[in-house]
Amino acid sequence: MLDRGSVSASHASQYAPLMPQGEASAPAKVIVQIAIGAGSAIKVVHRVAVFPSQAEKTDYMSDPAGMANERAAPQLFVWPKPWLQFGLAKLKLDYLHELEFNYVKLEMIDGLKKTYDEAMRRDDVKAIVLTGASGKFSSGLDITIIQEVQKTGDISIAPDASVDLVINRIEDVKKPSVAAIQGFAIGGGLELAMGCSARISAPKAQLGLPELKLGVIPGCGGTQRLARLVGLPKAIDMLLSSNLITSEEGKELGLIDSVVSPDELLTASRQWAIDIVEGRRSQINCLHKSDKLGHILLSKKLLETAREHAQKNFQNKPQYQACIDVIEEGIISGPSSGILKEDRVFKELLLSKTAKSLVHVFLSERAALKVPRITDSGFKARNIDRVAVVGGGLMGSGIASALIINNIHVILKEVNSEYLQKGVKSIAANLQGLVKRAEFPHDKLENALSLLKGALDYEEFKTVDMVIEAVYEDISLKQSIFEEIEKFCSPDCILASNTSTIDLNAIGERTNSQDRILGVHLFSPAHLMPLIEIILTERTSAQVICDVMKLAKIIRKVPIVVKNCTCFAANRIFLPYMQAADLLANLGVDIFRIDRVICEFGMRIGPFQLQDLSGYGVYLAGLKEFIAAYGERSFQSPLVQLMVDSGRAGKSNGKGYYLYEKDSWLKPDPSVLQILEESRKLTSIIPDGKPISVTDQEIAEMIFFPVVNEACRVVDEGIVVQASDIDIASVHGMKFPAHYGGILFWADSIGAEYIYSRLASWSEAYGNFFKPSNFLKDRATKSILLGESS
Ligand SMILES: C[C@H](O)CC(=O)SCCNC(=O)CCNC(=O)[C@H](O)C(C)(C)COP(=O)(O)OP(=O)(O)OC[C@H]1O[C@@H](n2cnc3c(N)ncnc32)[C@H](O)[C@@H]1OP(=O)(O)O
Repeated sequence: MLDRGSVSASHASQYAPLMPQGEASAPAKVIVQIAIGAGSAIKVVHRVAVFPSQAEKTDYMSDPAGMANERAAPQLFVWPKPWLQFGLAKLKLDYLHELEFNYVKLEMIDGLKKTYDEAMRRDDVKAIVLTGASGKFSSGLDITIIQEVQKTGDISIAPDASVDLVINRIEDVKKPSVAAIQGFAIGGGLELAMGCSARISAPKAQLGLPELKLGVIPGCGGTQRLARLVGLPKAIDMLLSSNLITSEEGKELGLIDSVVSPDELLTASRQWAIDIVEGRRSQINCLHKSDKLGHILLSKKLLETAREHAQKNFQNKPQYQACIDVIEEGIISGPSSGILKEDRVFKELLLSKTAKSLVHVFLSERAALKVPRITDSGFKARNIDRVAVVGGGLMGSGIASALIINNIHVILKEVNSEYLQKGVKSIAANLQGLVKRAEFPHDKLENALSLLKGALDYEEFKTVDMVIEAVYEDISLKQSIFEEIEKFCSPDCILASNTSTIDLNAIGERTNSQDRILGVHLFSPAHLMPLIEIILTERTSAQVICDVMKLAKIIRKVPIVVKNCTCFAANRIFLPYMQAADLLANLGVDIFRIDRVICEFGMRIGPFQLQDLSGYGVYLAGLKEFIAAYGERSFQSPLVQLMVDSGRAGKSNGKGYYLYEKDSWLKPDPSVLQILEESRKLTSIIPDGKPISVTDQEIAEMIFFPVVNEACRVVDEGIVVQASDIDIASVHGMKFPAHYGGILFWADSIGAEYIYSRLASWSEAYGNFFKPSNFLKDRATKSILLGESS
């Protein structure tokens, strides 16, 4: 039922005045719960309450005690008369109060539909206020429902809310709804709110439609309504970036009608609803608005530009072009057409490979936060407000930057004032870079830098909650630093190393602080890369792990908890990736072709360009540790060392595999071919002296299947808590394309049997580097997914 008759102020005048003037006392609050099921299986879908009077100010959204009482209230399908005399119903988006983020479960959609039907039937309800619970409006459709659709392939599980609920029950009816927003209105949550006649919000609520990040598009009218409220350019920006905005920005843009204090939220929303009913304000049907859309030719131009941008920046992500097409449909053929197309495309995309992968990444990131016997053991994470960073080089300055932009005080320790100044300069440059890219507000720059303090000794370490050592990978240097800081720091100060490869037991060997020593492995550049590996030894205390997980959240990083071993999880899979590229180069494959194939696969840059950017020293240091621990399955290439010996350092000295000329495109350096030939001579692995002949697909497989193989070993050895953690490590640590869902998720889409058979045949031809692990063999033989828990 898409036909609608818009309800305007003229309709509203037919309602009788709702608010008795000078009401003496408010009747007691009565909550009505709508439930499904029977007996102990009853699930509260949501509760409905009506308001006693305009003067009643209790906001039980932010009143947990009130909520506790509500839960004890009898479940009655009664709409109490004394309240209804004011003609308002309040519908609460609260599916089981325990769910903090009020994501929308299927039962809740059904419950909302039924309650709306009842509200429409009742003469004593004239308007509805839609609220969230416990300070949150809604973070959209429950993403596990999307996963369920993807696992079963049963699209009928997907909710039918766009027309059935938002249009037919909320927007296109005579009784207006007003959304009272607090905390979040994201995805389907914001779409529900946009179906309402008005949106009143508490300050600093976060609003947005990040569905594209999940591989789908908004499915409840978001592609149509957002542009009609905020204008097309901003809507395109919000949708394609998936960025959230605040309610204050929303007010500026026209998405939010009023921002009021949390205390006033319900009263103001209720008053807004009454004003509509009594004709003092218009009932707005957002789908009918076109004043913000501008001329159709301009819209077409904007959409064309967006299309070009998407083509360039979001390859292999069909949701971006699809979203632009759906917006365009609404603008050219009208919103009803747009809504129908959106519904169709949303459901098609739900089953796409990209959506399956991105949903897997979202849920895996959350799963990684749950560590058995640590996060569930009742420890209350302590605050980490002051951190000392030892070493102001590339890693140390990146880590310090990540901390100060998130309001954490940092003491940066260096060995002399020259190095210290260099470190401070790098930090300032990091922050300037963030400001330039609009990733950090300019007006907060000064404050962030004021949180940084330099030091040349350990004197001030006694005031810090945590130390992060970030010096170069030299075990005896690290051991002496830990020995030293133990003397200065308070006994409960956390002592962390940012080592990327070295055994943590060895680092802490000369201390008596093993229970508070752990690894905090960030990736370069640390203020930009999202992954943190939190590495525990057998003796690291659960309390310390909980504290650092809390810190990770505060500095907006994605943590995975891993067990101590050489190279941990992320570098265990990264180094075979680099070695595989070296191996192919030594087998005669053109290195620039390898880089091109890997970029076409979806990596941002190829392995040789990456070596140039990160510097050969970092790669060589990691390789040394890896080879020492896992030599039997390593490939030792002389190529990088030969590059160093020839005076090359990569981008930093302008001499690498590529030429780094000012104002010029990146060009391969032909003189590298000589060095390559020398390397090939030294390794002498080219069969019959003839470079191997491989297709592009084989190049990608020969580089990524060894990564899968090592990921299998990491899972098998219990280094990660669950297999999906290695997917997160690959996506956020080595930038494996998120649209493949991570290395093991991708491997499962290809099949363990195939990967095993390819590795087995390459290992016969080219040696142990490709030898399939027992875990891979076992899973391939038994046809068990690599990502499945054992
Ligand atoms: C039809 C529609 O167009 C389709 C949709 O609505 S698709 C959904 C669109 N919504 C989203 O993408 C929002 C997803 N959620 C988020 O981005 C973030 O959770 C948030 C910004 C709301 C809060 O972030 P943060 O404070 O860091 O908390 P975070 O750890 O992420 O989430 C807390 C819990 O809520 C869960 N959660 C939040 N939103 C969820 C959702 N929409 N579905 C399922 N779970 C959700 C998280 O999985 C996590 O669960 P856990 O504690 O069991 O691990």
